[in-house]
Order: sequence, then structure tokens, then C-alpha cells
Amino acid sequence: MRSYYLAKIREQNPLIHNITNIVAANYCANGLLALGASPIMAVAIEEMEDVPAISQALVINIGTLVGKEIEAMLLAGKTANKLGIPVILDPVGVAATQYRKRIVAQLLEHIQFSGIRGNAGEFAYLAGVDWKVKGVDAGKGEANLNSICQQVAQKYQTIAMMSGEVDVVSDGNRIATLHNGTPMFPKITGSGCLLSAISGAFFAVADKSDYFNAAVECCSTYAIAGELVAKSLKETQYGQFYTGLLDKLAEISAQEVEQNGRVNYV
Ligand SMILES: Nc1ncnc2c1ncn2[C@@H]1O[C@H](COP(=O)(O)OP(=O)(O)OP(=O)(O)O)[C@@H](O)[C@H]1O
Ligand SMILES: Cc1ncsc1CCO
Ligand SMILES: [Mg+2]
Repeated sequence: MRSYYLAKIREQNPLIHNITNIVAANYCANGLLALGASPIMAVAIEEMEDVPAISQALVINIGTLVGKEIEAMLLAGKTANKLGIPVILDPVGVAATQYRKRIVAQLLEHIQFSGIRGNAGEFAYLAGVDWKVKGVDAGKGEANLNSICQQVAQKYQTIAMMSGEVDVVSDGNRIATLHNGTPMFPKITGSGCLLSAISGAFFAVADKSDYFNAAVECCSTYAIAGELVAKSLKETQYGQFYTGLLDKLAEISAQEVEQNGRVNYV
């Protein structure tokens, strides 16, 4: 796999508008800065036309959504669609409650998402496949993960980015499986949320016709960064992993990505 967009992010420093959850907001902002992008976290309905107008991508994450934030998400998403900037959805824990299901249905009905990033439990729900979820975590199921990811891409006309031990990326036609990462990722909270946030940065510097490759590069770069950090840590050093991942996002090189990336096209 070629590393192309990482350098573009560092050159162009795109501003990424995040409407995200209270657990991971700070980590997402720091991760975007480390990578070379700029974050703006904004959720007030009064600024949901102005912020997309100065941003190069919008990331909507429903992790701890309350009350009227849905109106802000809808307005920001529609504004971003009108402006033609990419919009990413992270449907955190969508299968866990009726409320989350309703919210995500509304977002998918009114906003065209350039990318959707979630774990297997979230994607199985979106694809309409039987799965046993556990809150915001991936849970367990028997269905074919490649097919689930492809179905999500087709159903929502989007780039589907499904994370887990193996990440799967699909544009509905092509499917890539990404074999990097570390079991330390699920031991820190917000690692998926940060992946969604940085996918905003990769899409921001890519042409629409190349979002699939930008997504493959994004998910690989992130998983490789974690994998390289984990190599120098003891199995339980989750705190070091949390901060080490930020450091590695800042220093990872195109060469490291290209040397360590394990991508298969199915
Ligand atoms: N068992 C694993 N082994 C290797 N890498 C993993 C494993 N599980 C997740 N990852 C990596 O962790 C990163 C985050 O994906 P994950 O599936 O944990 O997101 P998530 O469930 O949405 O997380 P959160 O909701 O806590 O933000 C991805 O880069 C993925 O490749
Ligand atoms: C733990 C948690 N709960 C709601 S959002 C979130 C962050 C990881 O998805
Ligand atoms: Mg998640």
C-alpha cells in the first residue's frame, strides 16, 4: 500500500469539524493535532452553518448524544453536504438502544455520508445482520465480516470502514482487508472514535473519486501506528499506549506505513 495522503494532511493542515462524544472529544482533538490536522469541536445549533463553512470535513459521532444535539447534527450534515465537504458517521453503540437506532436512522435519511466508520457490532446492525452487541463494544457474531462491510457500503452509498482485529474497507464494489493493529486498542476508550476523526482528515485531502484508497490508507496508518507503539510496551501498559499512540501519529513516516502495511484486496 502506498502512503500518499499522510503527507498531504501534514502539508495542508485541514480543519476537521467534530460533533463527538464527551468521552473521546479531547482525545480526538489531540489525535488530529498529532497527525497534522486541526480540530474544532462544536455542537451548538447556532453555529452549525458557520463551522462547516470554514471546515474541510465533518465527523458526526453519536457516542453520548443528548437531547437537541440531533438537530445540530442534522443541520451541520446538511450544510456540509451543500458545501460539498466530506461527512463521516461513527454510529457508536447503535444497536444497543432504541434511541440510538432512531437517531442513526434519521441521520442516514437526511445526510449523505462519504464514510461510515464503526465496529462489527455497529456494522452488523446497519447491514441488518444478526449479532450480539455489548454496549459500545463490538460483541460477537458468526456472519461474514467482509460481506457485512460491503453491504453497508452498498446500502448507504458510502465508504464503509469496519474496524476490529482485521479492518475491512469497502466502496460497495471493492473490499480491502487490513491486517495490522494490536489487542491494546480495545483496552483504551475512544480509539475507534479517534480513527473516525482522522478519517475526516484523510477524506479532507482526497478527491471524492479516491475516497476508497484514502480510507484504506487511513485505517492502515492508524493500526500500524498502534502496532508499532505496542511493540515497546508491556501487555498492561494501557496508559502508555494511550499517549504513545498520539506520539506515533505525529512521527509515523510514509516509509513506515509502506513497510508495515498488510493489505489484501478480496
Ligand atoms: N483485537 C484487535 N487486534 C488488533 N487491532 C485491533 C483489535 N481490535 C481493534 N483493533 C484496532 O483498533 C482500532 C479501533 O477500532 P475498534 O474496533 O476498537 O473501534 P471501536 O470499537 O469503535 O472503539 P471505541 O468505541 O472504543 O472508540 C482500529 O485501528 C482496529 O484496527
Ligand atoms: C465508552 C463510551 N460510551 C459512550 S461513547 C464511548 C467512547 C467509546 O466509544
Ligand atoms: Mg466505537
